[in-house]
Formats: sequence, C-alpha cells, structure tokens
Amino acid sequence: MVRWLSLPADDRPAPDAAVTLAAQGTATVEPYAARFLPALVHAAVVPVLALAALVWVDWLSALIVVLTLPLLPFFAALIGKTTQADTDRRWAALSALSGHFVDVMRGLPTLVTYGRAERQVDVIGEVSQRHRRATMRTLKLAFLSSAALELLASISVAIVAVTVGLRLTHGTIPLMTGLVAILLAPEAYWPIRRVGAEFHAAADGAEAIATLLPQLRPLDGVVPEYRGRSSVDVRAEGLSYTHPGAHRPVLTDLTLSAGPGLTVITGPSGAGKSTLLDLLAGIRRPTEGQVHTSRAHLVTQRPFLPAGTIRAALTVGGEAPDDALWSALRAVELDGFVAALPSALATSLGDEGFGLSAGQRARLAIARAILSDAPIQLLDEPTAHLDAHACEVVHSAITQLAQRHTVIVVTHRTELVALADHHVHLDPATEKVAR
Ligand SMILES: Nc1ncnc2c1ncn2[C@@H]1O[C@H](COP(=O)(O)OP(=O)(O)OP(=O)(O)O)[C@@H](O)[C@H]1O
Repeated sequence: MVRWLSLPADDRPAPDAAVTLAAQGTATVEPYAARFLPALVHAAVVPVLALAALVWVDWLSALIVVLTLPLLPFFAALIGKTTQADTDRRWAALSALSGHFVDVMRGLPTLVTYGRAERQVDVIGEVSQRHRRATMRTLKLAFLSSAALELLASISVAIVAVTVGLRLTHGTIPLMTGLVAILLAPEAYWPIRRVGAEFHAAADGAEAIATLLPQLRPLDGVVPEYRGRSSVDVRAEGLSYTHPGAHRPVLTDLTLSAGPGLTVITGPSGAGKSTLLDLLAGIRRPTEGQVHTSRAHLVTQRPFLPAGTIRAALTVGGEAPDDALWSALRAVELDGFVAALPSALATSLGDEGFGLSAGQRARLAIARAILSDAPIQLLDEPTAHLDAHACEVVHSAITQLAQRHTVIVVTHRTELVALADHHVHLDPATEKVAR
C-alpha cells in the first residue's frame, strides 16, 4: 500500500484492483509460496529418487512407472491450461465485486439522498452471484481434476502390483523384491498428485504474485526530474499532460516559473489547475516536458486525516513539539477549538472519535503546511469551505507562510490574488499561461 502511494498517480492500480490485490490477493500468496512451490520441488526430486531405487530393485516395475508417470504431469498441465481461463474470469469477477462495493460505499450518502440506495442491493447481489458461479466452477474443476489424477496414479500402481503378483506366482522374483517394488512404486506418483491437488488453491496466488511483482521494482528513477534539487524555485518547461485513458490533454506546452513568495494560479473550472499542482508535487508524471523543483508539500482539496488523535493528524509529516503544534493551530485560529476539546491535542478524530467540519479540516491542513519543513508549499483551493472571517485568517496564514517558503496556491478568491506576489492565469482557450 505504501509502495503504491509512493508511485506517481498514473502508475497506481485502479481502486478496485488495489482492494482485491491488497485483501484477497496477498492472502492467496501463502498457499502458493508455502504449499504449492514446496510440492513442486518434491515432485522434481522424490519421483526421480524412487525411480532410481526401483531400477536397482526391479527393472520391470521401473519400466511400468517410467511409461505411466509422464501421464500425470501431462494431464495436470492439460487441466491447468483449461482452468487458467476460469481463474482469470474469477479474478475479474472478484475485482468487479470489490470495485462495486467501494463505489457504493463512497456514494452511499448521495444514493440515500436520492432514495436509490435499495437498488444497489440488487446490483451487488448480481455481481456476488457472478463471483459465486465462477468460484463454484473452479471448485468443480478442482475436484474433478484431483479425482482424475488419483485414478490415474491408482491404476498405474495397480499395474505394477499385478505384474509383481503374477511374477511371484510364477516364482520369477523373490518375495522381498516384489514387496519393495510394490512399496516403492506409489512414492513415484504421490508428489505429482500433491502438485495437482495444490494447484487450484495456488492458482490465485500465482495470479496475485504476477501482478504484484512488477510493482515492487526499485522506485529510484521513476520520477528523476523531481529529485536532488535544492533550490526553492519551481520551473515547468513545455509541460503537457493527458490523464490515463483520456483522449485530450489537460495541459499543453505550459511553461511556468515561481520563486519565493506567494504565487496564485487562477483559471476556470476544469482548466487543469489541480492537475498542474499534482505535476509540480511529483504525484503525476508529465506526458511531455519537465518539472524542476525540490521537495514539495501538497494540500489537496480533500486533505487526508488519519484515524487517530489531532496530534497524529498534525504530525503526519514528522514529529513536532507541542509548542509548535499550538502555534500552527493559533495561526489558523483553531487553538481555542482544540483547547476546548475533552483531551485537547490527544482527542481522537474519525469514526470512533470527534468529527470535524469541512472548514475545520481545511484549516487543520493549513496548520500542517505551516509545520512542514518542505521548501515548496502547494495549496489547492485552501479556502473553498470557509466563511469570510475564516478565509481572512487562512489568507493571513498563507502570506506568513510565503515569507519563508515558495507557496503556490490555486484559488478563485480575488482577495488572495490581491495579496499575491505573482499571478498565473491558466487559460484553456489559448492553452498558454499569462502572467
Ligand atoms: N483522474 C482523471 N482522469 C481523467 N480526467 C481527469 C482526471 N482528473 C481530472 N480530469 C479532467 O482533467 C480536467 C482538469 O481537471 P482539474 O481538476 O485539474 O481542473 P481544475 O482546474 O482544478 O478544476 P476546478 O477549479 O473545478 O477544481 C477536467 O476536465 C477533468 O475532467
């Protein structure tokens, strides 16, 4: 999960695939790595040893095993190939189920408002049924293929036993040799039978590992142009960006530079302002062009607050003494509110704790920016949820922040534009930048 978050947004898996991989996917790695792979090693070693011993004891029994043994892996591979399509289908059904569930949970307040929540029960029911049918088909195949391999192995051992029996009756081999041959023959078959039995439980794990492994490649070099600079200037040259799957670029050949102080970016809705901040923060990789910048701290329109205390929410970026926390809260006029809470900074937030309004969350995010030591601060509509007074407070906090940092703010507020050192207007009509 941490790994995905450290990747550029464009390289992360879709939410439904991520949920499936992180939950069921990682759980299926255990049967694959702890049971299937060891069984595979056994199957490569034990039958060869058993066969070698059998050649030494009774070559005729060994010949029967040599002729029948390859049938087991051959049939196992044949069955595996047929079930691959089913495994893929089941995996896709599981992904769809997770995706639907995540979407419904996210949109539940809106669906309830429109009285459409009940309809989702049918949709989830239908997707679950699809998953159930795919799982039942895989289970049926697993039972059938295990039974087929068992039968084949039993028949092969029976052939060895019958020939040994016949020869014993005719007195052509001693009893001891016959007994050892009958005891050794099953040893050549069981490891391969076990591989067949573990195969179906491990198929999902193999699928999960195949998806996960490429994502575990070293991170260095993923976003080289964002690394190793120490200046507090931000420069974007010939920047173009197209969202994955989109047909038209959001930004085309954009050139921009910002130095210490306050730079505001304005422009109509949908012009690509938030996308530009993502690019400057290194969260997205430009389709063309380059971004030169040092470490940046981004405050998004929906700031993330971890489940935990107010102190934990403020120190996501790094530890800070309580004095610094209170001073940051004072700058956004949240100090009085937090001091009045039952446990002040130790008050829990989130599902099991205290709730914050959208405006309070926005101000807490600004307090976090004040505490951050990143030389570049990127703020996306920081005053969108605030009333006139709170807006004034946050604007004053931002101007103070701009005295120590390079601050770039996306805003629609003319008051903040008036306070800015630089003004950048994103104009989608000309797709160029006016300063
Ligand atoms: N993940 C995405 N995939 C595809 N298109 C996207 C994605 N995110 C944004 N877009 C599109 O990119 C365009 C620019 O979006 P962006 O959020 O950057 O605009 P904005 O200028 O910040 O708008 P606003 O002022 O309304 O916040 C929009 O047309 C939007 O539909």
